[in-house]
Amino acid sequence: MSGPWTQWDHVLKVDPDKELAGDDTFADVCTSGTDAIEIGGTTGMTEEKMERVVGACREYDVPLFQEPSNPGVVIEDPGLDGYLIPTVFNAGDPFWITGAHKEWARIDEVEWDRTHTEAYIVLNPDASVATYTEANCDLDTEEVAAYAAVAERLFGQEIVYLEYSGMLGDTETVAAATEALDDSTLFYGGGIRDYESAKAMGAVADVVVVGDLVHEEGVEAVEETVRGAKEA
Ligand SMILES: CC(C)=CCC/C(C)=C/CC/C(C)=C/CC/C(C)=C/COP(=O)(O)OP(=O)(O)O
Ligand SMILES: O=P(O)(O)OC[C@@H](O)CO
Ligand SMILES: [Mg+2]
Repeated sequence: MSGPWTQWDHVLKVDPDKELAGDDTFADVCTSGTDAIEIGGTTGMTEEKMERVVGACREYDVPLFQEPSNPGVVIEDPGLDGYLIPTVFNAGDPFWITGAHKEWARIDEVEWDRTHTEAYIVLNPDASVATYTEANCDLDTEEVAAYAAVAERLFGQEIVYLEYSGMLGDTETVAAATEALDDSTLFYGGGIRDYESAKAMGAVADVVVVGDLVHEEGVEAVEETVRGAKEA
């Protein structure tokens, strides 16, 4: 279970449905110092929008992973380093646990060698990913840690992803999930806006994921979060 993410501290998630901020370019995004770029979002995804971001980033050294939110937007592009495929462990609708995956294997020739697993635990009930998947976000720290252990031990998930998209999460919960894991890598995402929040979450998670900040504030703000995650 070892992938390049075991060496990462910081991931930038670029949403193909959102614009870059100010005068930022994809060159700025790719040279921000982040360890990898994940391309994905919940709503408004199309193959064309995915292609646009991969096309703009492929000439840079930063690893590029697609994170599809449904089977219809997976693109085949040699510029990609691989696919990170979510499974939402606390989804209310089993489509987001195995149904979408079954459909994907049915309609596509999946490149299994380049496909990796991400066990999502969605914790902000107001995020679109929570409504989309009908997630049960009413979980205490022990339950989140138990989901993390199950994801690693019973389901062999390479990455466990605590998804607080849009809000800053609880550091004790994140720490408990990290402690529940031996081999899997704990990603934390949600509400990281500056050096301090990146450092605080970087201290309890293996990898911090920064999303909306790049679209709302821009690459300079993201660079502060890279510094925070690296110094944690
Ligand atoms: C099997 C395949 C190929 C796909 C299915 C994959 C699954 C289960 C997707 C479920 C939804 C999910 C976990 C999407 C990942 C991307 C994500 C969480 C983006 C951030 O979401 P928000 O911040 O809530 O959304 P917006 O920023 O788009 O509003
Ligand atoms: O947009 P933010 O709140 O930074 O969240 C990052 C990421 O976890 C979203 O999938
Ligand atoms: Mg978002």
